[in-house]
Amino acid sequence: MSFPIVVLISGSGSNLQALIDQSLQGELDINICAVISNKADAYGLERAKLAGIATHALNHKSFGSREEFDSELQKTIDQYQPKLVVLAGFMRILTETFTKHFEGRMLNIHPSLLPKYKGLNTHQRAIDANDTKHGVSVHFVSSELDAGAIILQASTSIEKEETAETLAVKVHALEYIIYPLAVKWFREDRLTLHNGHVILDGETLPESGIRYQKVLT
Ligand SMILES: Nc1nc2c(c(=O)[nH]1)N[C@@H](CN(C=O)c1ccc(C(=O)N[C@@H](CCC(=O)O)C(=O)O)cc1)CN2
Ligand SMILES: NCC(=O)N[C@@H]1O[C@H](COP(=O)([O-])[O-])[C@@H](O)[C@H]1O
Repeated sequence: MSFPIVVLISGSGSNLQALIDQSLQGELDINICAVISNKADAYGLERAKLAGIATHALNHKSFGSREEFDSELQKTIDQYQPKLVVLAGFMRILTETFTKHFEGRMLNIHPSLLPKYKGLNTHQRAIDANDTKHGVSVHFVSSELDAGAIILQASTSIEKEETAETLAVKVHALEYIIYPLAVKWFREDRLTLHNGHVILDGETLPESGIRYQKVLT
């Protein structure tokens, strides 16, 4: 049975590409119906076109307010009737009306070990704080920014000579593993959001979700 998803992007779309690749390789039984970007020049739109996926560019600057943009974005998404909306480097804060509409069926990937470093520029902030560990979180999207229930986290070290660029490469490598894994769990109906808590295989996860280890499949 088809499992329609819509992916929202703003930039390169390497996480989108990871989902496309796993779908094409038969490792992820999803149907990416559309890719929507708030930036017309997002390279992720080219990735989608190459994969034969419908694309939409909705320039947020063309709308009078965040609410008007979100309303158009919601209409665009709803035409595909997705079972899941995946934010993959989507760089707009979404309104409460929008997040409530997709509550429990919208995921985000955030480049930090939440609740540390919500918002932007997470790699540099972790380096500037002299952290020795950093990572990535996959979470359900809530109206409060980067505060939705956490599903999966994966971590990496911050070395002495680390830069935001070298750290981003390490974090990306983890993203391409855990995001498709979370989408796979949702597709297999193993993952749900209940009263603000993540339920996986009937068990309530801890606040920090599951820490990804190599053994998880
Ligand atoms: N209501 C929510 N909206 C969004 C969430 C969320 O959890 N709740 N996740 C973000 C993704 N994100 C971090 O993971 C994030 C995206 C964008 C921003 C931000 O400050 N955006 C600015 C514009 C920044 C820019 O254009 O470079 C803005 O929207 O004014 C912070 C965090 C997606 N939305
Ligand atoms: N706050 C959201 C955020 O910063 N998300 C981050 O944007 C990058 C998108 O890369 P991609 O476009 O190559 O997938 C990813 O590293 C993702 O964690």
